[in-house]
Amino acid sequence: MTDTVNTETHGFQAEVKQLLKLMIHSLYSNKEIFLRELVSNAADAADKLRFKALSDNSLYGDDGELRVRISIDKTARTITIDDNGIGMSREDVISHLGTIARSGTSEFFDNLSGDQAKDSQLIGQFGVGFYSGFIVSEMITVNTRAAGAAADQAIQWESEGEGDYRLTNITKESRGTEIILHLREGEDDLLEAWKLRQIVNKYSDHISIPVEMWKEGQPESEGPDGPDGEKTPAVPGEWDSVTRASALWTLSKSELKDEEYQEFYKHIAHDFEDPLIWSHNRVEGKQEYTSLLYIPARAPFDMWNREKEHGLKLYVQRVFIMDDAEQFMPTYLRFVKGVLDSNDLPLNVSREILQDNKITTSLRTACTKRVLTMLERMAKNDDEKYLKFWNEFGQVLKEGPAEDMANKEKIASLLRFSSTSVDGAAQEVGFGKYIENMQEGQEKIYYITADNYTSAVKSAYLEIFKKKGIEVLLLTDRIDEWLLSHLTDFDGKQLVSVTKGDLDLGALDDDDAKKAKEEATEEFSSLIERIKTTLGEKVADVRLTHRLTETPSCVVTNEDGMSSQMIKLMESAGQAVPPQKYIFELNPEHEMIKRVADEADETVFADRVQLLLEQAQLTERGSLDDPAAFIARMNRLIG
Ligand SMILES: Nc1ncnc2c1ncn2[C@@H]1O[C@H](COP(=O)(O)OP(=O)(O)OP(=O)(O)O)[C@@H](O)[C@H]1O
Repeated sequence: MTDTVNTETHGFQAEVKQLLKLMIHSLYSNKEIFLRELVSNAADAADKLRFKALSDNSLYGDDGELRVRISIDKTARTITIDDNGIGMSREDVISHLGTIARSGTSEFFDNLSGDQAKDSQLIGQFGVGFYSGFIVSEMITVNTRAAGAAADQAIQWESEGEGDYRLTNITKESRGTEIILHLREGEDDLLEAWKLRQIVNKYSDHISIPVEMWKEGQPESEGPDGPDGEKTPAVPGEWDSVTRASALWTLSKSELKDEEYQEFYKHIAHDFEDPLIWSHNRVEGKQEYTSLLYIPARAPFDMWNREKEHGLKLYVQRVFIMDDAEQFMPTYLRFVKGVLDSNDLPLNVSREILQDNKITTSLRTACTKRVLTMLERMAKNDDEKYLKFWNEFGQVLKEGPAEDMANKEKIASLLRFSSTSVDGAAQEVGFGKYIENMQEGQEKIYYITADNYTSAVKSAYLEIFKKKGIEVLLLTDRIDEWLLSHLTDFDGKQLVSVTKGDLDLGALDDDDAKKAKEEATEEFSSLIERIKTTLGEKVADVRLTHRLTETPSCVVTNEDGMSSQMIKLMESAGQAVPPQKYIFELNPEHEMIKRVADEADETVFADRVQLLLEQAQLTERGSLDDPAAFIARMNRLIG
């Protein structure tokens, strides 16, 4: 069959070489997954053929019963996985079995640590697919013929999984792909049919096409009546399906075990780990569809890429239509994996048709709701699991309120933050819990945004809140400012930054405090005027504050002004930000302020006031416009 004159040798893409080397070492302890991966590819190939045949039925030829067959040759020490799916052309083989055409591949490799346990986890997330065959094989031969191609247009790919692979034009009688694994020394246990059957049952029971193995026939034998009686006729050998061969989502929930859901997830998501949670629903009536939606346990390495392929595997009336149908999931739920099988969409549906389609919109609404409800339930019933989810995907979910106005409140209830009520940086407090813990008379939800947990929790702006025991949420993710520009209240309670505007604690201030404030306003009115004259245009306003207890002064922005955090984010993104004028606030209780008020020498007074302002700016922004002038002033006072 092989025409050696025709053989060409090609080098693997550098990343493939790296992946192969790492994979063989890191995944050996889990070696049997190779069969799941190859059977999974065969099932995908059947799905693709079914889809293509919708518009060209002749592609089936005389072989319309799609299946995958596994056979063993003990003498040759090979396992063969043979499918009659879509097959591959020469170009397909080169691009699929010699390269990794995925965005973020080089970043992925940069992230590997050399630590086997960690790396095997990462490789699992990356997905090894076909290449996992090399865990148990010293050589792999792939013979493949694309659907619609002639027998002599087939191609053979062969490699030892090291530097290169060979391509040869061959003749193949049947359509599809045959993968021959030449087992490594020591892998003989895989040559036992019962062992392979066990692996297939464990991992691939839910595959929609039958997985068949050869069942040996029985020769004619003596019947129950002895040598003179009637003989038991011979039974011919046959291909016997060893799986259920019905797509998992078509079965009813009561028929399915958790393990089956988990294995099916690994098939569709190309993940190695069990999912965190799933939701399986069949809807009948006006709209007819089945959805099976999973939340993975771990974020993929390239989750930050909003352009990354995502979405559900779409089927129409059980026929596979496309992978990554992103129209059914909003971008902020791009981590959700699953299957959607619609009875209402036409079989010839394309991405373009989906784009602008009423059925798509209502399916998207329904699927989004299902995911949010699933998350709500998890948050309510299983704190630990929910926090695991939050740590993996919380930052993506925070994109939600901006993207999905209709579900804003629901999404907001799922958000979790660090808080002054909890020790450490863990993000555990949601708005609901915050409201439960509110003080008598408290009407607002207070938060602070900062670069990191330490600067948030140590911020001077929290002083009065700590004194009064009022909880403040500590928002330290880059996305938080953006989130807050789309989320201004929750459950009728306004979200208020502790660094913005004139702090009005309303009913939380007692009468004594109010009286003290009024007295201070009177007492310090001439100081305020004097400072305003000294600072002039440098500040938007000067006023007294009661948000500080330990610190002499601070700067704040207007209610509707940009926070320093937002300015920093915009600047780091290279955007021009208009110069910001702060409101300068003084703590009338602080000794330093009292001393400044008593300073008669105008030059010393000016230096002190400017220093107080610069200190406050430094705390708020982490930088000063003119550090040299600041140091000169400090030195004048020290000297
Ligand atoms: N049996 C097969 N029949 C037809 N095409 C196949 C077959 N096996 C693999 N391929 C092609 O090779 C590609 C690469 O396969 P591989 O298993 O490495 O990755 P994958 O299935 O795309 O994803 P993952 O790496 O996440 O498993 C597939 O996407 C498919 O196009």
